[in-house]
Amino acid sequence: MAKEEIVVPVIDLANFPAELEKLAAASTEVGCFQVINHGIPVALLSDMKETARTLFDFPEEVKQRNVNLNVIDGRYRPRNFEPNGKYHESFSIYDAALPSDVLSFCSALDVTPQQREINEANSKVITDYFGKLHGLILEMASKVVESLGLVGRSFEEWSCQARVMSYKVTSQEDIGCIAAPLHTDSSFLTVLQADECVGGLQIIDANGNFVDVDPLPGAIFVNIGDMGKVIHQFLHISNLSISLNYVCINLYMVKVWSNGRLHTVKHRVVCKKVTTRFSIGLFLLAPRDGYIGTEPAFIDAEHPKLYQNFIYNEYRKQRNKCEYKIGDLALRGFKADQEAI
Ligand SMILES: O=C(O)CCC(=O)C(=O)O
Ligand SMILES: [Fe+2]
Repeated sequence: MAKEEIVVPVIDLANFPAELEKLAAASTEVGCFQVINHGIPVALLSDMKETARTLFDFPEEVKQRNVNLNVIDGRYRPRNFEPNGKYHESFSIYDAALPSDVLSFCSALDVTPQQREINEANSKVITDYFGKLHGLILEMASKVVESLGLVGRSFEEWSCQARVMSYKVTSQEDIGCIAAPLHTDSSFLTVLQADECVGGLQIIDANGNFVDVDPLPGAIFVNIGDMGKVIHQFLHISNLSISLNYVCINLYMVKVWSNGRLHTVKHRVVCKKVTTRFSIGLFLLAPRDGYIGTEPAFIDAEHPKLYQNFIYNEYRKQRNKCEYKIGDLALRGFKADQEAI
């Protein structure tokens, strides 16, 4: 397939280990893929989308009570929170891998008795949904790593951030405007229920062109973030089985182009329709102790360690100071050659 025709690969979770090779190619060349047969019931996906709608309809007073400037554990971000955030409003749960944190997010939204009934229904959906999404993100992270030759790696002890997002477009003049600027995710891996009715998510392909992600009904979008790059970057090619020849060739190319980097996809959201678009994401961030280090299996004489070990929250703080939330820029300050000797 010619590079211009590259679309977001589709990975069938019911077809493993046969899909491992395709998954490796998706993770190293494109940096994202859509997952089908992921086991999250279609009814739960649509209930969560409905729940998202009701969350954004909550009284302003409840939303304001949950604003917190901290980028990770702030529960609510109003529109215009960030310079390019005219359309964008979000709720966030940290640490969404912990059922207790999901419950405390739900109870923080509790208000009047009328609202309470809605909130009880919402709480059930949110708890079920993020419970299932967490299972999926753990499975996908292990499979991505396995597709690169490292078997049996668990991400159970890693923290996660959930984000429920709304992009409100009210005028025809806004069509084509940027709703979320170009960025990479700071996570290791992100799973996202994009809005299949509205569209608007775009990735940058290998040629630097924007490509629309057309979500398949019921599929979940997965993309590799900055932490994935740090950890996967030092892939030891000899760990790959012979059957991954195709991947080896492409990894070699990746190595030549970008000094060994695997692919962290740059993406953005554009306004496509005069309506409100909802998306729901879960971000697998870092081990709960916060330390990010290169996987020892991925370091050898030919692939020296390129980044320092660092604390994820420190990285996140530095990244937020950057004008553009792009890992290549933010990670510059964390190169191994700057490590104290
Ligand atoms: O809303 C979307 O489809 C994408 C959101 C996104 O890229 C993010 O939250 O990092
Ligand atoms: Fe993103």
